[in-house]
Amino acid sequence: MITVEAAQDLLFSLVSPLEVEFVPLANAAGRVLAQDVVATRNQPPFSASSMDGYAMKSDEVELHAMFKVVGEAAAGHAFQEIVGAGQAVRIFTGAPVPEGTDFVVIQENITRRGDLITITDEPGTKSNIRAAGVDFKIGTTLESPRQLAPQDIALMASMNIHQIPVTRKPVVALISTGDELVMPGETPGPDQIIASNTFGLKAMLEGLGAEVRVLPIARDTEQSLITAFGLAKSADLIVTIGGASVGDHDLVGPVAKDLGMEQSFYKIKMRPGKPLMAGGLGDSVLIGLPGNPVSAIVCGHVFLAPVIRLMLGLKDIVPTLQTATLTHALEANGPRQHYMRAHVDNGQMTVFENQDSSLLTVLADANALAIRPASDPACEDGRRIHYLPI
Ligand SMILES: Nc1nc2c(c(=O)[nH]1)N[C@H]1C(S)=C(S)[C@@H](COP(=O)(O)OP(=O)(O)OC[C@H]3O[C@@H](n4cnc5c(N)ncnc54)[C@H](O)[C@@H]3O)O[C@H]1N2
Ligand code: MOO
Repeated sequence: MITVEAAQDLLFSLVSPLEVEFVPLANAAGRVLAQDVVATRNQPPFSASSMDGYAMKSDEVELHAMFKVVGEAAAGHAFQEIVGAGQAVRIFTGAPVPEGTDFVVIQENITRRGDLITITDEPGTKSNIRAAGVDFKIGTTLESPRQLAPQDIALMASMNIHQIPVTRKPVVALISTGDELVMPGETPGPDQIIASNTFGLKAMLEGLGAEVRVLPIARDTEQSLITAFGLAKSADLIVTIGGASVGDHDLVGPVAKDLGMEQSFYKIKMRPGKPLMAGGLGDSVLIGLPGNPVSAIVCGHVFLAPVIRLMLGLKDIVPTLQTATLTHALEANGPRQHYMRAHVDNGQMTVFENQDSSLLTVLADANALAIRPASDPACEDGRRIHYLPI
């Protein structure tokens, strides 16, 4: 058995970032920017007023000074003439600042009679003008790679970039295996259960930016698995769930090998997740997850999520671990690195009593996987423990 880190390295070496495609700006949220985008305009393209008021020359601005209003500048409607001495222009937020002016006195500080205005309150020293290009200039770059947040979309819109280079979405085929499984909504027989982790993994993968195809459940026969692998052929990543262990009905490994899988590893020093398997299968990467629901989802966090990030061309694919203080003692760990379901609140960690890998209720209560190194001795409360937030 190899360590989690060794398994991650072997797995990541099978994966490369996918190719670039262009999508309309309106569909780019959440996608990964694959190439830097560069502004070809300045924002604002002109000096603009940041307030509603009157534009004038700064060296004429003082309490009680009077001006003649010679015109108006509104957003989208510049004042076209040059403003002379003793003159002011009525101006609104977002309007270009007229030539000959460099100061806007807000209207609250002005008294107006007809075309005459007087500064009747202290105007202060702030010009209330946004310089041309203060937000971004021609050449300003939004750097890749980055998962595009709403504010990135707004920035690219402002730059007038409307076709966005993004990494193609990884296509993931999810194959659940087992005669005992039915889909949610179906009526299970007395010896059947509902395929659950399949849908937890689908949610996780879609949240990461993958396109997920849930294939029909493969039954515990070679033929059924061969059919499922056939349906999965065009996927970038094929994920099987279950049938990975050593029982007579655990057929994923042997069938995948018959179909040409070049196995990178099988079995790792991880709890839960021991029977994890990975390899190359045709043009796809195959990851065989253990069937126990918690095992599959924990392996999803530790292996699938980084693989998707790598395919998307992101950096820092393995999340940085955090630390919290244990609120109680813990027994010594066994020979496998243990990802224990735990809850962290305000830096204080409680590790749940029952760590059976079938318990989705316990996993649903957890917001952290406390990581115990292999053969970690018993520890007292107050110890700092690494964890992976989930
Ligand atoms: N003799 C040994 N037995 C087992 C070992 C071992 O080393 N020696 N390892 C155990 C460990 S650890 C794990 S983990 C499991 C993994 O088994 P499989 O990957 O072969 O999974 P299955 O047997 O198919 O299923 C296990 C369990 O999970 C349920 N399951 C499967 N798929 C789903 C699904 N999509 N949704 C919900 N539940 C699912 C299945 O019904 C079983 O209850 O092997 C141990 N055995
Ligand atoms: O490794 Mo199994 O995944 O402990 O339950």
